[in-house]
Amino acid sequence: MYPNPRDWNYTVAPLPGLDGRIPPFPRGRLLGGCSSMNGMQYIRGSKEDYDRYARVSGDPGWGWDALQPYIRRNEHWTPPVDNHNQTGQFNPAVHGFHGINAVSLPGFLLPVDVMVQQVTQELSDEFPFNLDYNSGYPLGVSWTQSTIKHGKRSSSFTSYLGPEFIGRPNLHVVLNAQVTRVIQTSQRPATFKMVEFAESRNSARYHIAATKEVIISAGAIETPKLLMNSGIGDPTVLSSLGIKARVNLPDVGKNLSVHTGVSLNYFVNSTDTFDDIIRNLTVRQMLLDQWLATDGGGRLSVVYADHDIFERLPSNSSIFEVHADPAPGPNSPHIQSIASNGLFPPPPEGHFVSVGPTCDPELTFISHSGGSIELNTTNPFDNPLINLGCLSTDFDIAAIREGMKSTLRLIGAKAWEGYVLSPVSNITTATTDADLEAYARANAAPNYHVVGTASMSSRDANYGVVDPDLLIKGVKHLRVVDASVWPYVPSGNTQASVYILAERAADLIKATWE
Ligand SMILES: Cc1cc2nc3c(=O)[nH]c(=O)nc-3n(C[C@H](O)[C@H](O)[C@H](O)COP(=O)(O)OP(=O)(O)OC[C@H]3O[C@@H](n4cnc5c(N)ncnc54)[C@H](O)[C@@H]3O)c2cc1C
Repeated sequence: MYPNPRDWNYTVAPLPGLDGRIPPFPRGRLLGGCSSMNGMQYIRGSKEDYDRYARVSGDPGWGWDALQPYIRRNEHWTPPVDNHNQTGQFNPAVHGFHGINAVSLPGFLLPVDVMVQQVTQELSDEFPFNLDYNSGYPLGVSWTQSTIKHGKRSSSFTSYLGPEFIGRPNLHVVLNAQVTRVIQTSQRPATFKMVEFAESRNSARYHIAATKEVIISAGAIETPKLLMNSGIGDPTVLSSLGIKARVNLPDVGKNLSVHTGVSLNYFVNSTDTFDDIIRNLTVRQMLLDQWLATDGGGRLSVVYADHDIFERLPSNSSIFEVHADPAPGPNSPHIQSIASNGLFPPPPEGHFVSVGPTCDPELTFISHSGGSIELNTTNPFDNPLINLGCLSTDFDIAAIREGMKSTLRLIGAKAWEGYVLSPVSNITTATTDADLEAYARANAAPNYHVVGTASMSSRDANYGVVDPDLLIKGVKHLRVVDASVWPYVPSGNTQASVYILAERAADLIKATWE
């Protein structure tokens, strides 16, 4: 659904790792941000992801166990729209039932679900069933959990700005307003307690002074841009652009990390796929009517797949002879796959299943060569230079190649016989590593899970952008609360981790001022 006025409509820099291609890169420009237009998968990542955040930040409060109250406070486990018996499809012991943000299991069975479940039995060594990937131990095949309430999106807008909150007298939501800078209000200690904003490029600038503090939650692309436009970043770079350097933090905009995914597509012996919904207006209208008549039921109540598959590269993979394992621990995946009940967007004819790995990128904290956000111009209404760095390291390539091989093993299971007819591409188990790599470079795309551009590090570290309280280093009263502060991308889609981050941040902020 892009380009559109509710999207930032970015054009990313050509990606050398993807044969110089420029893939689409949507980002929500509306209340709720990307949570108002994302794929709704609710995946926290592994226990080890958070324990690494605790280690890197020097604050045990960012560890998995310490974060449990915040995880629960965010989550409102909700029955699936078809009200089926959920026993054996999730583990209630690891969920929150009284939080704000709705999470549910799929409420409509897709044809591919039967095959995926059969694979967990037929190839149980490689693809074991895992009752709940949100237990902190995601490896295996689990039913997907989504931020969906009764067939409708639950976003940070519908939840945290829901009817019971939006009317609060101390909350003002200003629409059609873009923050252009945060303004320094005192030199020593450096303090930024004023925000400048405007409706559009040429409209009047407004200023608001904070009595306590300013919190930036502009996301992993716009937060570093905003900081740099405010004079917070690498002084040499800022000066070369004519921006007065006010705070020396060279890591602003560095350390960008994003998952990269590729799909292997197959013609199937069925017309019961998503393909017709996308290309046939009549089918779409019928399903929409059904969705309306059943208050959120039917095929439109689910996302593109009902299972997530998390795997590690085998420990004897040759990549580990030359490369340290970038995962935070032995219980964390390198690869995430889904079996999607159709192709997005589908070719004009045919019905498909699309299975493919997303790989966790290799990351070296702060010095990662992968991605970055840089200023293109000093006009805050211009988009920044977005270097995503997909498939830029040996590990990235090894992971996506092994992920494709795992997909070939999965789709080769007997469970798919009679359903999967033939591959759309010429990728088979006989394909060489070089050809798998070539296919990945020609077809992979970033998966939108961007983090790291205002990374958290320990208080005494001379790198990073925010301290463990999420305050900008060397600055008073300026905080960042969004995906940009995670120093490593979690091993799963990122929205749940941002909710968890924000829940704890709320307590850190209150503790500062109470
Ligand atoms: C297409 C897509 C699919 C995705 N699918 C999934 C998924 O299925 N599951 C999952 O877990 N994650 C998914 N994600 C990722 C997830 O949505 C993000 O990681 C998460 O929303 C990040 O939250 P955030 O608050 O850091 O930033 P954002 O969601 O980007 O929110 C930032 C907000 O700030 C606003 N903003 C930016 N700059 C300014 C400014 N200067 N002034 C005023 N406002 C500003 C933006 O418009 C936006 O509303 C997806 C993302 C995309 C784009």
